[in-house]
Amino acid sequence: MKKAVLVTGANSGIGLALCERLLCQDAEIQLCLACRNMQRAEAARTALLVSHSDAHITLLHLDVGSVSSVLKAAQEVKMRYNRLDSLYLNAGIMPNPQVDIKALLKGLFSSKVIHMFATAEGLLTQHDHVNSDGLQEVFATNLFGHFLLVRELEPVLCQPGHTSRLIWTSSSNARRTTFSLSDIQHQKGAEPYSSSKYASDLLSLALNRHYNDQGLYSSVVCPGLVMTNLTYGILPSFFWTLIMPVMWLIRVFTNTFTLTPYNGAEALIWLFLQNPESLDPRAKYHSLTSGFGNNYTQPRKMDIDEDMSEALYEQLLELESKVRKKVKKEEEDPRVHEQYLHQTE
Ligand SMILES: NC(=O)C1=CN([C@@H]2O[C@H](COP(=O)(O)OP(=O)(O)OC[C@H]3O[C@@H](n4cnc5c(N)ncnc54)[C@H](OP(=O)(O)O)[C@@H]3O)[C@@H](O)[C@H]2O)C=CC1
Ligand SMILES: CC(C)=CCC[C@@H](C)[C@H]1CC[C@H]2C3=C(CC[C@]12C)[C@@]1(C)CCC(=O)[C@@H](C)[C@@H]1CC3
Repeated sequence: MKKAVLVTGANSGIGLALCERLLCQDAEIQLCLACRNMQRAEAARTALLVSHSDAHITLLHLDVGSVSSVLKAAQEVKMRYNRLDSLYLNAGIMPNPQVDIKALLKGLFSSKVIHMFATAEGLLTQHDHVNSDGLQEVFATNLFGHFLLVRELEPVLCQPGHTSRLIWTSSSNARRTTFSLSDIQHQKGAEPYSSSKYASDLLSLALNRHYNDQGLYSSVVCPGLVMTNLTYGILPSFFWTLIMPVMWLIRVFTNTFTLTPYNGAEALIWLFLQNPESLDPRAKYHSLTSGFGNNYTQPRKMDIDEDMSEALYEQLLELESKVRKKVKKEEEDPRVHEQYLHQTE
C-alpha cells in the first residue's frame, strides 16, 4: 500500500529537501505539502515534479500558528486520507533574532568553542509577540499548533494493526534552562526558540507514553546548522557567503555544521527508514556531516525527564481545551473574537 506522508513547512529549506529525498527513497508515496503560503507551496510542488514527474504530490493550506487554520486543515486531511503513515512536524520560526557579538568573541577563545558553535548557547535571543489567538507566536508555531494537529489527526494516525510516526524538527539549541513549567509559552524570557524546541523534546517523550499502545511513535531530530531562510534571518546572506570558508573549516571540528538542507534532512530520512518501535524515545537523532562531507545520523540522549514531560503534556491538554471552547464560542458568535482582539490591543 502507498504510504501517506505529510510535511509541515514543506515549501523551503529542510522541509523541501526532505520532500525531495522522500521521493528519491520511495517514488510511490502520497506526499502532502502543508504550507501557509499556497504560492510558495505550488512553487515547491513544481520544483519537486521536475525530478519526479510521476510523483503524487498534493498541497494543504496550513498556518500552524493559527488555531482555526490547524483545525480546518486537520478536517481536510481526515477527508483525504484513511491513514497517515508519517507526519513531519517541521515548520518553525525564529523571529527577530539577535546575536550577542560579545559572547561570540568571548566564546571563540574559550574551551567551549565547539559546544558554542553546535548549540549557539548564550549567543542568540529573539523578540516574540502575541498572535491573534492570544498565544506567544513562537510557542504557537513551533509547538502548540503541531500538538493540536497531532491531537486532531488521532483517527488517521492511530489505526489498529498499523504503526505511524511523528518526526519533530527540534534543535540542539533546545536547552532546559530556557524552559519553565510556570511559563511554557516563554512570555518572560528572551529565548522563545530554545524554549519551544526544549518543549518539543519533552512533548515527544510524553506522546510516546500516551500513544505507543495505539501504534503511534514520536521522535525528535536536530538537522544541525543549515543555511536556510531561518539562518539568513539571523545574519545577512552576504555575511554568510563571506564566512563560508570558515564554516567549512569549522565542520572539521564539529560535525553539526551540516550546512545544506539536503545534509540537514539526513536524520529525518533515516528515521523514515527505521522501524519506529526500535527507536529510543529519549534520544534526539542528529543529522551530522563529517569534514569529508559524509552524512550520517547519530542518536544522543536528551536532557529530559518523565515528570516534566507529563506536566507539560497536562498543561497542553488544558490549553487545548481552552482554545477549543473559544473557537466554539466564536463559531456561535463571531463578535466574541472581535471583542477579544480589542481587549488584547
Ligand atoms: N536551519 C537550521 O540551522 C535549523 C533549523 N531547525 C528547524 O528546522 C525547521 C525548518 O526550518 P528551516 O528549513 O531551517 O527554515 P525555513 O525558514 O527555510 O523553513 C521553515 C518552514 O516553515 C514554514 N513555516 C513557518 N511558519 C509557519 C506557519 N505558521 N505555518 C506553516 N508553515 C510555517 C515556512 O514557511 P514560509 O516559507 O511561508 O515562511 C517554511 O516552509 C524549523 O523547525 C527550524 O526550527 C532546527 C535546527 C537548525
Ligand atoms: C561561524 C561564525 C564565525 C559566525 C557565526 C556565529 C553565529 C551567527 C552562529 C554560530 C552558531 C550558530 C547556530 C545557529 C545560528 C547561527 C549561529 C548562532 C542555530 C541556533 C540556528 C538554529 C538552530 O536550531 C541551531 C541548531 C543552530 C545552532 C548553531
